[in-house]
Amino acid sequence: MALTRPCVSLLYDVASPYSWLAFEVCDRYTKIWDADIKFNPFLLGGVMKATGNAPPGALPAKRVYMREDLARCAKHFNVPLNYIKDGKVLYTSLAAQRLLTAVSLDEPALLRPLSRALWLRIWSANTDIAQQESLAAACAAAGATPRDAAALLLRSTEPDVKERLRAVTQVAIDRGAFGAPTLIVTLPGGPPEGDLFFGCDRFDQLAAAIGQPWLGPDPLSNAASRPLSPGAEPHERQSRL
Ligand SMILES: N[C@@H](CCC(=O)N[C@@H](CS)C(=O)NCC(=O)O)C(=O)O
Repeated sequence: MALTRPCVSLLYDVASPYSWLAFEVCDRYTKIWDADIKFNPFLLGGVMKATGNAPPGALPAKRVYMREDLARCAKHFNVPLNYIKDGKVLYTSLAAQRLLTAVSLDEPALLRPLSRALWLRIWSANTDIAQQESLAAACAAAGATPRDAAALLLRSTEPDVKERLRAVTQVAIDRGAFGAPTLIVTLPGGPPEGDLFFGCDRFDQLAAAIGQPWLGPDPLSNAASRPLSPGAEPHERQSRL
């Protein structure tokens, strides 16, 4: 179907703190931009493997820089991000990304609150997101009943959910993704492959590309008066990139 307005597709993984920053910006700008903003969980590990890339933390100098950079970014973006201190926290996000994929298919209104709840666990409270109990706790924080959480966790292990996550990741790789966050911008009448942006630090250029205003990373809030909680308004089902 032909686009009637710009589309911004955010591809993210909750293992990635920079994805969290991009996610919050996209969430905030859904109320500002005349554009469709789509939230698509993908698997950063799969992207890294396919492209031969490695997480920035794998290089000691980058790891040191990242710690400083993320502390600055947390303030700049008004997101309560804390660098992971506890070596026991697992970065493995496969189960979490499968759960988010199941949610994107079956309970799309829960996608944003659950994504945020997972980031709050791993990148703010520095707690696990790999174990089933951790995922159930994130579902509860996002507002799911224990029964719904159990059903979604079960659903996340089904073949079509695994395949959907694999397929979304492959589309991103084919388009040129090498890390997260990846944003793909498509315009009415523009090429179907769109423009690819990497990182949470290109929103000024992205906004220019879609002809919409860039008002900084947190345009709506008085930073001091709005603590971040997982909740977000329901939104439309998202079925494609
Ligand atoms: N400058 C980017 C950095 C984003 C970044 O380092 N993302 C990591 C995952 S958290 C990644 O995928 N890096 C791949 C790379 O730098 O090649 C930003 O501010 O968002």
